[in-house]
Amino acid sequence: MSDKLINGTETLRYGIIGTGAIGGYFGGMLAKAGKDVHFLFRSDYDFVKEHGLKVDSISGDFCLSEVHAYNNTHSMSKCDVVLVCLKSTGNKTLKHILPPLLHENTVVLMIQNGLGVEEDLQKDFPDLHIAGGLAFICANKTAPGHIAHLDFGKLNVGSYSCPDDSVLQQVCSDLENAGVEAEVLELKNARWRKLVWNIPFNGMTVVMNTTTDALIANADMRQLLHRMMIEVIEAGNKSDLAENPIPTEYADEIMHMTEHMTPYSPSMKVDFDSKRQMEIEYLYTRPVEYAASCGYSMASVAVLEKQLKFIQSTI
Ligand SMILES: NC(=O)C1=CN([C@@H]2O[C@H](COP(=O)(O)OP(=O)(O)OC[C@H]3O[C@@H](n4cnc5c(N)ncnc54)[C@H](OP(=O)(O)O)[C@@H]3O)[C@@H](O)[C@H]2O)C=CC1
Ligand SMILES: CC(C)(CO)C(=O)C(=O)O
Repeated sequence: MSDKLINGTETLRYGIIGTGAIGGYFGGMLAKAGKDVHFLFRSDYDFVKEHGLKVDSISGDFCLSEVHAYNNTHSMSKCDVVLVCLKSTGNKTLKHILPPLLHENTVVLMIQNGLGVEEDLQKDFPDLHIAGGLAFICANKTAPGHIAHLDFGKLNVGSYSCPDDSVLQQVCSDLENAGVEAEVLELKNARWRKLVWNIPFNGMTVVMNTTTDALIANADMRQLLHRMMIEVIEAGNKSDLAENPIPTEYADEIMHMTEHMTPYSPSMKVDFDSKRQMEIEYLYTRPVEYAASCGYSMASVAVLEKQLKFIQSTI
């Protein structure tokens, strides 16, 4: 693989596009472990240049005082692996952000929740090697250059249009060496499984204006959350996962995991509280539309989608 890499060694050069909760944590862990990591910042650029990047983590706090920080990709070098860690509401900007970072074999890893982000990026970059990443983590950006890692921390990755898994295997090995659990999985299955958590909890914490622990403690809410989980599982199985279906018991597993998780405001609730755009398109609209095109109606999820769209129109 070395001849494909930027610097002709087995060392991957990483570009982090969007250094918030996800980019700051996973990029920060890689940089702390001595990997070659280059971070794109927006509002935090000046602060991080002066003060560095701080991560308060359940597995140990750290501060990176020397960060390869940039405020535009034209000043960055080409990268072997680009971790896209923007909110998917900003994906239209990738058309302009990515080109300076790309060489022939660059892998762009979309670490975002939802369905369809790789498909849309491929339309703008037909020859690009694209992969997806699903982050099982509770993290927030709490202040400029300051990330709080509250729970979990695994990254699942899977190929969308990479010629093989070799670069993804090396990414996982770099992450594991950096203290992050990581695994290469089949992407469609991993994306639908992640939606089993995100669809009920992201939207319901916004609509009910609450946190995960309060929802799960209420019998009516719990029943509704469970119904949506089953709907997501059935939608995935009907549309994409016939050969490797998600068992319905996965809903109980996810409910159990959430019971033992720190009380949490998902990133969509944080966006709502901060009056920012919510990731409704890829988290709700695409799965509902896609399932419908395969003959399955996500009836209760479609109601939640409409509620979220209404709420978005009022903020
Ligand atoms: N937070 C979490 O625990 C989890 C998040 N996810 C998913 O991961 C993805 C990323 O979420 P998260 O990290 O929470 O989001 P954040 O909002 O914390 O981070 C996104 C970052 O991207 C930056 N950004 C946006 N546009 C640009 C731009 N044009 N140029 C440079 N930087 C830019 C923002 O800058 P600025 O700081 O200036 O706003 C921000 O720092 C989402 O799809 C989310 O659903 C998945 C699992 C868990
Ligand atoms: C399910 C959870 C909270 C932790 O795995 C998460 O990954 C998310 O907020 O998207």
